[in-house]
Amino acid sequence: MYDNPLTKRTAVTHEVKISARGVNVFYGENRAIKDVDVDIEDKTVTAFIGPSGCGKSTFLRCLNRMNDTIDICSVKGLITLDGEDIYAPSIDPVQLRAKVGMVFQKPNPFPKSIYDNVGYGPKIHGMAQSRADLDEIVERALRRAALWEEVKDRLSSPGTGLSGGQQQRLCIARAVATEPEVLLMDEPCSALDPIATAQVEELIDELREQYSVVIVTHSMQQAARVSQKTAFFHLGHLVEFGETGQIFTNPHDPRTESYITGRIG
Ligand SMILES: Nc1ncnc2c1ncn2[C@@H]1O[C@H](COP(=O)(O)OP(=O)(O)OP(=O)(O)O)[C@@H](O)[C@H]1O
Repeated sequence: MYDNPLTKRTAVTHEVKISARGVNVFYGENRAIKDVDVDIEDKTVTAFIGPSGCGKSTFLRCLNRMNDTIDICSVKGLITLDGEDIYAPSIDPVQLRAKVGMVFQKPNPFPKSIYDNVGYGPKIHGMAQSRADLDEIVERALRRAALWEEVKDRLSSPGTGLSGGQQQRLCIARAVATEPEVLLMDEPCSALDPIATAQVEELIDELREQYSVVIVTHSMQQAARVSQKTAFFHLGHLVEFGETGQIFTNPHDPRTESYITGRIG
């Protein structure tokens, strides 16, 4: 149905990075996520797909406690990062979010220079002892986000002056600058044109060499192109999770099949 040469090339099992067991998420009385169990692997791109409102973003936000910022939202169950409960009282959500970085749908650079957009996180997390250290961190992050060559001569210009695709790569540079272990991406290409989308997708494929990447996408073609594992959500349930190639060519659940063939969604 969807051809994915990446999947065929890399059907390899990596260590589990994030594990969820019996996760339920409530907005007030409304249960948006229902008894989700999943293991997300290191050095793998995992795509979350499913119809609008099925809970993809809600579940993604559980993985770095972003739902803590929504008053009516409560998360039940167990989520671990490298075996450690991320909701334990000893965990500082700010430190957690440096380890589990996030890139949003709409590029959201700070109203600061390109340099400061990337350098701010490492600075507040005490990762640089000197300006030279920070320069190095900023350059490395911009290179990793495939943006360095385009911005190296204008690091003091505002980040908001870049094109949409460049802004999104700047946000990726900002997220990788704090040396995260996991990168969460909530529809990172939905505001981008096809060329910028292709650049970001290529970047996602490179990032997986180092990180565990989880991407929410509305585009099944994108999921097939960039991911090795796919999770299909429907009405708050994780209906099916497996190798991307299997999900798209041989889904086991009729609801998955209906979705990928366009009958629901
Ligand atoms: N801040 C919120 N307050 C109350 N309910 C919410 C909130 N955010 C999401 N919901 C509800 O939770 C359910 C899941 O929404 P969520 O945004 O996670 O789905 P989604 O699959 O990411 O959707 P989409 O693809 O449209 O972005 C929906 O019923 C939605 O209305």
